[in-house]
This record gives sequence, structure tokens and C-alpha cells, in this order.
Amino acid sequence: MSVAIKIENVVKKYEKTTVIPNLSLDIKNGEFFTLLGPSGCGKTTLLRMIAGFNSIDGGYIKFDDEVINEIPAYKRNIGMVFQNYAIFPHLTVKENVEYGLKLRKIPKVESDRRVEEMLRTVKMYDYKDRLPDRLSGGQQQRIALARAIVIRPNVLLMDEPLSNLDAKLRIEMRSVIRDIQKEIGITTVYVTHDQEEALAISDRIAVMKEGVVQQVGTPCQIYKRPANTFVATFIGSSNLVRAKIKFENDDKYIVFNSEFKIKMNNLKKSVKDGQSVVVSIRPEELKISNKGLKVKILKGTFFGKFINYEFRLNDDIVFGDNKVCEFVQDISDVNIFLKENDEVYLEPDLKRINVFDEDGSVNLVEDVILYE
Ligand SMILES: Nc1ncnc2c1ncn2[C@@H]1O[C@H](COP(=O)(O)OP(=O)(O)OP(=O)(O)O)[C@@H](O)[C@H]1O
Repeated sequence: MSVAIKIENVVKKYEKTTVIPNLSLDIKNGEFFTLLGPSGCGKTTLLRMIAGFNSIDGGYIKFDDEVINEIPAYKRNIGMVFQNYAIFPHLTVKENVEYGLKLRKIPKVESDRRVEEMLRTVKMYDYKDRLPDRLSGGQQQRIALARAIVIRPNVLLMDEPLSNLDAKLRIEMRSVIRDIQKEIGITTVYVTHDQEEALAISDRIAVMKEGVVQQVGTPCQIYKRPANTFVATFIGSSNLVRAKIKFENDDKYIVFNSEFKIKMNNLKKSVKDGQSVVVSIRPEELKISNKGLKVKILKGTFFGKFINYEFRLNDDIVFGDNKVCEFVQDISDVNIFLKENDEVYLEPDLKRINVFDEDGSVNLVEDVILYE
């Protein structure tokens, strides 16, 4: 029976080092939930705490309303899929998948029925008598997935299951995993550091940094309304530009420089006249115009559907250390290709940009639209 997972004020220390200071998350029953963040941010540590392989040094983890902190791993009824497949090399495909059912002493008729059904679900029935060394990486991962799910676990935990596959197979397996998860409706916690994979596969994502959750939301919410500049640059790319707020009559403006300001009335009430801010503009949120930020082109790269241009802004208005900025131009809008040293004005799409406080930690845009 699939369950909801509640993580309440969880703490994890390795000897004297605290890797998770105080983390809370609510994962809904049947949800595909992804933990996303850079290497070392504590994703695997948290997943292993849910599985029961790591002890919990504070707080609670609950399956539905039951606290599982002290329940040993083998009694939690977890299905797990790892990066390195971890299937048994000396057992056939069928034997690998039925392994967990044998441990649970499921009668042979029922076990055979479930194994066949599962092998058909992952499209590996025709390979049932093969040994793993005669399977491709993608096929081995399908077997690992089948083996994890066939026991009908409470939750399915996956730790970077696609990282050993080549790029094309990764994209194909993404959709296989997604389809199977939706078909059987099992609560799934998925760990990755690949933001594109997280956006493509998840119902919701928790973005983590140094053991702290930065934002929880649907892929669309996180992409369109990042909570801070870390999320804005970790998920997709963002140009970060310093500016100031100016109140004029009843309107609020973002002032980039003496030549260019934009009216922006969906800012939170807490913003103040004269306040310094950081504006986050994604490459697709800039277009060539007769007004805007004046920039000099460094280079353009042709991608077929679009052209990606790099440009540089004055050091004093760039936030953070990413000095090279980008904008993309849809190929259908292109009349002339820009060259190195060409100067253009770029105008941001004020309905889509994000505005943060001076240190980039709070989004100051009032949400008028909820991106569900
Ligand atoms: N057994 C351990 N003993 C001591 N420190 C550990 C141990 N396991 C992990 N750590 C540390 O805890 C922090 C979080 O590690 P964790 O493996 O959870 O990160 P991660 O986000 O999964 O990273 P990656 O994407 O590289 O797997 C890291 O700083 C790591 O060095």
C-alpha cells in the first residue's frame, strides 16, 4: 500500500559535522517527488534515512501517521533502485525479479503471475531467461526497477538511477520510469543533480543546498518563480542584474541605469523606494528592441530552432560571478545574424522576469498567477 511521507524537523550529523540541520517535507501519497541539488547537498543522505540505512539524529520521519525512525530497513517495505543497478549477475532476469518475492515466501503461482506481469510492464518478458551480462545498461535498469516494484512496496526510492546511461537512453528511460510510476501510482522519491531530468519527470521538486530546502514546487512553479537566486541559476540559466526600485506617483519602477527603467506593479508591498534589488532574466525573456539594456555581442551559437547569443554587461551591474550573460532568439524572428561587437538594446519581458532583494535571497514578485 502506497503511503504519504512526512519528514518533520529532521537532523543528520556525521560525527561532528551537521549535513542536514533541520529539514521538513510533506510528500503526498502517489506523488513523484524529486530531491534536486548540487553534489554533496545531502540528497542521498535524506533518501537513505527514509530507507532506514542511515540513522536519524533529530526529528521524525512518518509513513502516513506512523513514526518509522526506529523501524529497521527490512521492515519498512521499501523498493530501491540505485545508480549501479545492483542486480545479481548469477541470476537470470526472471530470478532477479522474483528474488524479493521468494524472501517474502509468496506462493509460487502468485509469484509467477506477478513476475510475468512486471516483466511485461517493463517490456522485458522476452528476456526472462537471460543473464544480466547479456543485457544493455537500460535493460538492466528496467530489471532493477521491476525487482523494486514487484514486492508492492510502500514507497519507491531511486538514487540517480539514470546516471550510468548515455544521453539518449536517459531520456528514453525517464519516460519509461514516469509512465510505470503513474500506472502503479506508487509514492516515489527520486534523487538527481540533473535539473533537466528533474523538470521532466517530477510532480514536485525540492531544491536543496547544503542540507537546506530552498524551494518546493511543481517544475513550472520552480522555473517561473524561483525562490532565490540560487534556484534561479541552478534550474535553467538566468542573467542576474543589479537595479534599484523607484516609486513615481502611484507606480513602481525597476531602474537599471539612467537610460532604462521599466514599470512593474506586481511587486510585494514590502518593497521600498530606493531599495537595491537583483533582477533575474532568463535568456528567453530578453528581446532585441529600440530601448533597454545596451549590450555588446560576444558571440552567437546556432542551434537550429534558435540562436544563443552571449554578451557582457558592466561589471558593476552584474550580480554574482557569472559575467557572461545570454539571450536566445527564436529562428523564426531572425532577419539578420548578429556579429561579434555588434551593439543592441535588449528589453526584458516584464511579465516573466523575477526580482530579488539585494542579496538574492527573497523573491519580491507578488504572485498574480499560480503556476500549477
Ligand atoms: N558516511 C559518511 N560519513 C561522513 N560524511 C558523509 C558520509 N556520507 C556523506 N557524507 C557527507 O555528507 C554530505 C552530504 O552527502 P550526500 O551523499 O548526502 O550528498 P548528495 O547530495 O547525495 O551528493 P551526490 O550528488 O554527490 O551524491 C557531504 O558533504 C558528504 O561528504
